[in-house]
Amino acid sequence: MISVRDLSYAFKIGKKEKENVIPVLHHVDLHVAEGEIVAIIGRSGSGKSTLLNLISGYIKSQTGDIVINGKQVSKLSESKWAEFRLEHLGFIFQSFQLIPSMTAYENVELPLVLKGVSEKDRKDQTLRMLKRVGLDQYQSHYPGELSGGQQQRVSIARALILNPPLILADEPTGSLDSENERELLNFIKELNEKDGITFLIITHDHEVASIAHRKVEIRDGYLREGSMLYEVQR
Ligand SMILES: Nc1ncnc2c1ncn2[C@@H]1O[C@H](COP(=O)(O)OP(=O)(O)OP(=O)(O)O)[C@@H](O)[C@H]1O
Repeated sequence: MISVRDLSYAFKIGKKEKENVIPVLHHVDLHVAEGEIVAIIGRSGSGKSTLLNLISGYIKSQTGDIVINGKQVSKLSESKWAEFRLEHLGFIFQSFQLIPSMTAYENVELPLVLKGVSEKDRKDQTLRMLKRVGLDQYQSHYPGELSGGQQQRVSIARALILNPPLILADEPTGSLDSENERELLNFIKELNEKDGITFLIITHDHEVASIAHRKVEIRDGYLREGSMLYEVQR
């Protein structure tokens, strides 16, 4: 499902002549099989979000390969990446990333609009999805009129609306209380077990990591799984 090979990344900051290079990831290899839930753990600043941003194409590395669903994505242009994301990836963020000026309905409908789905089909699918996440009564509410748990459910509905086989989540329970967290984790497990959706989840939280089939840790820019260090000796 995801195959990352020999991926390194460094941020460059400052002006060209005085450029500072901050190495963040070193020769990362990560393989996520279809149907897995994999948690990425690691201290603050260890490079977890950077890895997810590379896998989602929001930042690009000059080195290494990323293959998702059999497609070599590392060298895609911006517009091809946008198409690829729409088709293959769903995203869930700690801060929900909903559009505040759009209702719950419009937020969930948006990917269908971007994909050019007809209005009638959009309506059927959006209402079905809002029902699935238990928010059919709240379709006209704006994000600011919903609780954190409800906002996260809208964002999940939006992530699921195009049936992506893979969901990337960055601290998905970070803004939720323990009851909403439990609910979300049960939903993730259900989506994984019943619908076969693969999840790659960044987390600090033991509860979240506990639903993962596998945990990988980023430490000092290297990816470790269990006690094994994936650093290639060069
Ligand atoms: N746009 C940027 N420009 C320069 N340096 C950056 C940038 N984004 C992140 N970094 C640096 O890269 C390193 C890794 O950051 P990253 O956000 O990937 O860590 P993280 O493990 O996700 O942290 P957290 O758990 O706190 O979210 C940090 O040292 C950070 O300061």
